[in-house]
Amino acid sequence: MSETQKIPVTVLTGYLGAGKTTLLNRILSEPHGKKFAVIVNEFGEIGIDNDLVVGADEEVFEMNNGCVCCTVRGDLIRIIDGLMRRKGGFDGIIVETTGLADPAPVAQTFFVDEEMGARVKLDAVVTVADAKWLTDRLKDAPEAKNQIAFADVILLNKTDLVTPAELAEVEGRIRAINPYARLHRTQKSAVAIDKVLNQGAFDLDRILALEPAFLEEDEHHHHAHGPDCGCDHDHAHGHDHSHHDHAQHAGGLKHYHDEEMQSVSFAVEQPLDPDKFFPWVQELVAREGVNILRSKGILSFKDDPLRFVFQGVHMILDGDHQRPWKPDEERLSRIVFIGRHLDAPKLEQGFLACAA
Ligand SMILES: Nc1nc2c(ncn2[C@@H]2O[C@H](COP(=O)(O)OP(=O)(O)OP(=O)(O)O)[C@@H](O)[C@H]2O)c(=O)[nH]1
Repeated sequence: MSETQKIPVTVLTGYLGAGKTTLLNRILSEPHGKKFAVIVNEFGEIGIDNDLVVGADEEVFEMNNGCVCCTVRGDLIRIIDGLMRRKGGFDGIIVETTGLADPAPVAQTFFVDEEMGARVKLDAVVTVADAKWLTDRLKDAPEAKNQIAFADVILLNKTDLVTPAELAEVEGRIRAINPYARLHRTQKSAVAIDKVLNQGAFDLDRILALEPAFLEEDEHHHHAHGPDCGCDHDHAHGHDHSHHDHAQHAGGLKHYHDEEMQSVSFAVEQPLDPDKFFPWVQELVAREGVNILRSKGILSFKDDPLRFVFQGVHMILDGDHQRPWKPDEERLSRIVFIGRHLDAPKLEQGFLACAA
């Protein structure tokens, strides 16, 4: 297959809450007449991200949580393999990685795996950066730095939350790590789609300068595994990924470099009382927002026919009605917190107490 016939893959990365899903939704809702397959990689046990993507009923595939080099790469290869067998085809594939992922192993998949490389090509690594929080994350999260370093395109997002001086400062930090990427300042990830897709931008030479062993199997294992990765490394080789059932790494939080980072999630069947939920969650993030990096929920409120989607990044909360609950849909309220030093029982208790 010639290079031009290969299907372009866009890897969408960016730290927790930076605006990846916002960008994805923009891409999917624009009238471009193209057909994309979307692959999302969840962090947290309860599937929420999937539900936040518009058109989630159609072509969204979920990769599981876990060690990137084994589970995720296996999932990715399996999903793309499945996509290729379908009739109709796709104009492009968009892979949204979790905010905690190091993008290198995902990008490597398209070079290291021969079968993949024959049918798809990595078009660009697009990184969404949070203008408000990136500077802090560059200090404490190595993944955040790698996401910037590997980017071909960077959206410096949430410019509304910082002063012009802060914006210049964070842009300077980004440029110090990656002077090459095309950078766009954005609010709500608003950018012309042609600045993000079909960039033909993934620059292998530059990446090899950054990480000389990028194409070597041994190195990528070394690179992708955390020191305590419990994966059976042999499973990552070859194409027999049948062992990679989803249960294997369910909640595989120990695979992330930051041992303290955890995710807790709860679900409740009873409808919630908004007059209990909002004061609770607002007080919670005001108090614990430093430790709670990310919160997300899909909520069913009493006497409310619409699903309510709620999100937070540290102490900044945001929420809106999304769409009517479908008749056959279980009206389950789900919430996820990602962060450090989370008091799971207390969070659960607080959430359950919001029932109407
Ligand atoms: N103020 C402000 N908020 C934004 C902007 N862009 C996105 N947000 C909000 O930031 C929150 C996180 O956005 P998402 O698009 O879900 O972020 P994400 O990167 O997909 O998050 P994860 O999947 O958890 O890693 C949401 O509440 C958005 O509405 C922006 O430019 N300004």
